[in-house]
Amino acid sequence: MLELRGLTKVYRVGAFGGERLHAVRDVGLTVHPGEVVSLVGESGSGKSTIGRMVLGLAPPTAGTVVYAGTDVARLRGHRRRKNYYREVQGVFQDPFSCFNPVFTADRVFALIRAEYFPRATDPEWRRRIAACLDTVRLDPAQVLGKYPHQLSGGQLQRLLIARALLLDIRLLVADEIISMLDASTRIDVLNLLGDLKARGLGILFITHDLSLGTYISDTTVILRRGRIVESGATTAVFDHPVHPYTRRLLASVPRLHRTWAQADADLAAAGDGGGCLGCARHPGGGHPPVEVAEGHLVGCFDDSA
Ligand SMILES: Nc1ncnc2c1ncn2[C@@H]1O[C@H](COP(=O)(O)OP(=O)(O)OP(=O)(O)O)[C@@H](O)[C@H]1O
Repeated sequence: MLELRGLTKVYRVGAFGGERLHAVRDVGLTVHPGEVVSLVGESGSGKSTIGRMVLGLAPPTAGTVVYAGTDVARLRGHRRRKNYYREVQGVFQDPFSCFNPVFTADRVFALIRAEYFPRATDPEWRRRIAACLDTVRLDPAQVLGKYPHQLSGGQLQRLLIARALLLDIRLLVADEIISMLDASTRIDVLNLLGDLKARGLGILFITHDLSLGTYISDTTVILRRGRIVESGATTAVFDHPVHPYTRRLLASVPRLHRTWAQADADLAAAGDGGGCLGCARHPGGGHPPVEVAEGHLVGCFDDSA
């Protein structure tokens, strides 16, 4: 359904844009219907830039975002882009910034109606909204007609997911959508994503939090400095991490009943897991990712460039 091929983004930064920042380098991945792919990496690793390229909000410097066989960068004209957004939507980290405090929060629904369903009758539209609110487990009486400041972050985030669902989307880009929510609300929203996946939605789940990735995803892609260092089935990546960066990330996840001193020891013990398999096979460096088990790919250990 979604395929990223050699996706690369270079930003011009510095005085007069004279410097180049390689935010994303040669990223390839796929998201199938009913699949959750976690894109995991530390701050600045390029996750949101990938999400923005998928949503057509930033043009790739090189490579392609292919959705249902079409290169998204070539979607010219209002109608073709509108059709794309009918099927592909994004929900972002900070729900508060997505609402205009001057209007009631459900205005986000009215905007969708004006753009996509101008001929819907009022009763039809109310039924549609009620169905979407039901899916995200919101009570219409508690959220409709309320201003953003009268709703919690979790309620606002669900309203945004409900807005996306009004469109019968097939792919959701969820960019850190639960990092601003408290622990119990997080689980609710994660479980909601699980329900959507069961209905056949593909989800690109962007997070810096490995534990959230494990909870929900089928496939995990670990990103470092814009490059994929390891990818594969989530169980394979978490149970048998190979790249030293993945091993360190896993060792640094805070766990109940483990103090920072123990975490420090685990970090030291994580080590580098032996030498780089790819360099052993292709001396001279610059090798492509190596398949260490079926579908489990590991990049070069020397990803410092
Ligand atoms: N519009 C932009 N212009 C210039 N540089 C940018 C722009 N957007 C992002 N960057 C830079 O690109 C790199 C990747 O940023 P990006 O936001 O994609 O990372 P991220 O992994 O999503 O980080 P975070 O988890 O903190 O949101 C960073 O170094 C960032 O400063």
